[in-house]
Amino acid sequence: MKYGIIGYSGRMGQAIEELFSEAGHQLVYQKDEAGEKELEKPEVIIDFSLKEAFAETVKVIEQKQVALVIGTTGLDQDDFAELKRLAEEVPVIQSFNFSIGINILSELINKVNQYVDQDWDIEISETHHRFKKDKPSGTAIMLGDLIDRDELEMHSKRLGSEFGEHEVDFASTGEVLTLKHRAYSREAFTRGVLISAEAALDLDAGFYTFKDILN
Ligand SMILES: NC(=O)C1=CN([C@@H]2O[C@H](COP(=O)(O)OP(=O)(O)OC[C@H]3O[C@@H](n4cnc5c(N)ncnc54)[C@H](O)[C@@H]3O)[C@@H](O)[C@H]2O)C=CC1
Ligand SMILES: O=C(O)C1=N[C@H](C(=O)O)C[C@H](O)C1
Repeated sequence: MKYGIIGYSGRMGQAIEELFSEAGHQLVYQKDEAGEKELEKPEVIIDFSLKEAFAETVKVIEQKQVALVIGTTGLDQDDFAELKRLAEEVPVIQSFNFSIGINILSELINKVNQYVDQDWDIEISETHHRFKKDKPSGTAIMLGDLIDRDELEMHSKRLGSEFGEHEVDFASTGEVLTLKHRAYSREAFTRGVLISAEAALDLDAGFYTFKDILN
């Protein structure tokens, strides 16, 4: 597969290039703050840049008309409307967390919702590396959206080189249930990105989440 990376020089961009190279795929397009370089038209573009780069990503996909796999967080409802507009023309696969484990955890939250009533306390905590620009994480926001509460306590830590830990605590006056996921390598995410990019080649235009690809 001939692919491109927007956010090429970043932590995720570099990790994606490493795994995709091992898988035998060819990097033909790259873009970051320093500029862009294209050897030939990619079949799919992967975006792990920043919220402030999103408008440029939209322009690139509009121009190249290729599939987009996007993991960039900090996106708002207007950004999602743009992704849905792009998805009228090309496949768009979006996830705030491409790890298998978080997708399992989100399924478990759906199960917990059936038993936990308003008498339970629910709090979400996330820990990431000191360089992460957005807070709380996109994953924490996504997990919170799965829980039927108007307001949820969110806690964020920015420590060292933590790759990403998420914990959801459900507590009544008699017990506590903790769901926790910890990434100890960016491979937790890049493997899901690889699955998604390879799947994108066979998809019709449309908007997909990583959960859609896994199912
Ligand atoms: N969905 C998921 O599974 C995961 C999502 N992420 C998200 O991916 C994003 C990137 O994370 P990191 O790689 O750690 O960040 P980073 O700060 O290491 O890299 C950001 C990249 O974006 C580039 N960039 C900035 N402005 C740009 C512009 N205007 N045009 C093109 N490129 C531009 C930078 O040059 C850099 O290459 C963040 O939003 C993070 O939350 C990170 C890990 C997993
Ligand atoms: O910035 C990161 O590193 C990560 N960001 C994503 C998020 O904001 O949820 C996903 C993962 O936790 C790593």
